[in-house]
Amino acid sequence: MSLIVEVAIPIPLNKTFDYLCDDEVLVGVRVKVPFVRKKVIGIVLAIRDKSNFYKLKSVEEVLDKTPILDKLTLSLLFWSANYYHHPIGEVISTALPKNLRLGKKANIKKITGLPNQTKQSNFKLSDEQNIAITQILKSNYQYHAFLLHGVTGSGKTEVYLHTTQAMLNQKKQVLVLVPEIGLTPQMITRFESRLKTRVVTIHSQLNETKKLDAYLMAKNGEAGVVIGTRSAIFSPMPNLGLIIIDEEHDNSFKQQSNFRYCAKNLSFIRAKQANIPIVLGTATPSLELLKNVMDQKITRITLTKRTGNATLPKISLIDMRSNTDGALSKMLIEKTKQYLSAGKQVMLFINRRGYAPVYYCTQCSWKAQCDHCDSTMVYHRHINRLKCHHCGGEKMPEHTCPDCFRQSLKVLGYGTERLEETLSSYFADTPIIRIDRDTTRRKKAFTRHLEQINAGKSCIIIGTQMLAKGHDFSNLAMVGILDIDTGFLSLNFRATEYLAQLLIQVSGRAGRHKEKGEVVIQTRYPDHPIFNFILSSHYTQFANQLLKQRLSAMMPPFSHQALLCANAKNKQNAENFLHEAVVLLKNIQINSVEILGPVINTIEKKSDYYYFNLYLQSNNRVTLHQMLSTFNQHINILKLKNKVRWYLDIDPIE
Ligand SMILES: Nc1ncnc2c1ncn2[C@@H]1O[C@H](COP(=O)(O)OP(=O)(O)OP(=O)(O)O)[C@@H](O)[C@H]1O
Ligand SMILES: [Zn+2]
Repeated sequence: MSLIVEVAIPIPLNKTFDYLCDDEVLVGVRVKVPFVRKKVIGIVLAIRDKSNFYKLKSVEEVLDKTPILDKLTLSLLFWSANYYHHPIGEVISTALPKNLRLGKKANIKKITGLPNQTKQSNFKLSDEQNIAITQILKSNYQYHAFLLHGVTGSGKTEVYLHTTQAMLNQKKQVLVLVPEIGLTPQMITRFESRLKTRVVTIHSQLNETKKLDAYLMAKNGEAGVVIGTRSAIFSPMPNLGLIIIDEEHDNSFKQQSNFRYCAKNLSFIRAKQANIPIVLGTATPSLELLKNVMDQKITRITLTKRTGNATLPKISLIDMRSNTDGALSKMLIEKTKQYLSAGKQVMLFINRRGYAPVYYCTQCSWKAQCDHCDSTMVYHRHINRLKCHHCGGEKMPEHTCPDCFRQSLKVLGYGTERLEETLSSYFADTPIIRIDRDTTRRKKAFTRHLEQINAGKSCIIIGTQMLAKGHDFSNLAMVGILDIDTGFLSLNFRATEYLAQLLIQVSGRAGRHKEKGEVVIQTRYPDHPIFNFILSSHYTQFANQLLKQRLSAMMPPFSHQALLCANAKNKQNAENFLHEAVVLLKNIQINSVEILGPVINTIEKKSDYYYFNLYLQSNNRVTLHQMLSTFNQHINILKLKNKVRWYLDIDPIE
């Protein structure tokens, strides 16, 4: 007799589908099934002998003998679908490597070798490091969350390595999440050189064969350590004993498209489900985590000093209000010269790629704008094109102003490319290593740049966001921070929190080893209160002040938010859809949820679509989610539903 299997299919519908199945089948295996006029690959979620539907179609092929997704991983995926109000089929599809989604065989092509030689560190652990390790291991292999709050260069990685070794001794696996691909090579090298175990990585730049291999080695327990970016949170690891999140404060743990999950939040759920400890490390804890420490949900462990004889760098400001010399003040150029002639490395941080952010007419008010987005176009010199950083659109720069027809077009402002040009005019004989998305597009380019820096020769490094955190360059003596003033103008209520984190992190790259480092920040807002804390490296005091402000305004982390975003080519449709949504939400009658909006997005138009936002906020997470579930069940009554694109973002950060 046929059984009935409930199958999750990767489609954007909150539904699963029943099929008949004649073959032997287990929960968690992949099946090929007919769906509409196609064959699709789905995952079996349940096996029953009855269905509420009749005229069921049959499973065409059972692809696996043993489950691809074990019980614990499935329960994490169910939890995620439920919490993020996202269809389970799409959630599962995010969690699987592409080759498994496509129905390829779940076989390992090439087992990575074990490291042949590991070496121990040549230094003694500090007392603070020892205390941290003991405290984490005292959790006795049960759920316990730790915030490892250590100043930049305090040796947090060493704490990760020792706790990981202790887990490996107990035959447990360890999952390490890092925010960016750029931080994986350094982390892998450190883990592989020290631990006698198979270390695999999972991130988006890996080719599909390697990704599948890593996934399967995690799944069958052959990999002792998995290091990866956010999607690695879903790696099946049967003997998982510890989760480590490095640079916890970083926003890249949140996915900003399709299934908008936050890997950091999910790691708490995963640790609870598996009943294991979780360690979140950073020099600049997020306000969310600090609040949890206050509520005694998380234990804070501190590393207050840099390792060895290193100390925190000296930080000073350069007032740019009277500066007329372009991006670099005389003082910064002078200091750069001094450090270079002493054989040191200097990093100049500027968070904008391209040559110049504005191309404009000096005679009238014309500016080069993207035809499809509400944004100015960035000039890229090496290709002589104007580029939109929102939609990727490109065009040739005009020669005469399209408005006043005069030949008076110029660039304004600085990006990494222009900074490189300016610097090479001052320092013709010094190597300049520019690291931004344009210079690291090719595979391995980033690794090569890092190797060049780590070789230690005197050079200038032009760094963007990609170099802001985590990197440990031993000969880097000075950091100059060029352009952070846009952070003061942002409308996002989290902007000052992010700015403080960025400043401390970037500063933290300087003077990590023998000699004291120096940091110089150029700004037109030298009187801003943030600098009282940054100059003295008092991040926690600043964060506490921000927490007080958030509490009095009842903003996150003291309340919970969800964002309903609608976008459409027809501006009115997008806005009106949200007005319909407000009526539906108000009918649900949950009083403790505040509805704010609809408001147009700060960037009104992207790729020809107009964006509107509706914010839901409540002190009570449960009622907020009840409201969203009910809303989702009735969404079909909204008349404009098929005229707009919309999504829900739970705990939005932008
Ligand atoms: N006990 C120790 N004695 C001497 N050096 C150490 C010790 N522990 C770690 N180190 C070294 O100190 C350097 C900084 O450590 P690490 O990169 O782990 O800092 P971190 O706390 O992660 O900093 P960040 O937050 O900036 O990433 C490394 O080169 C590491 O090898
Ligand atoms: Zn555009």
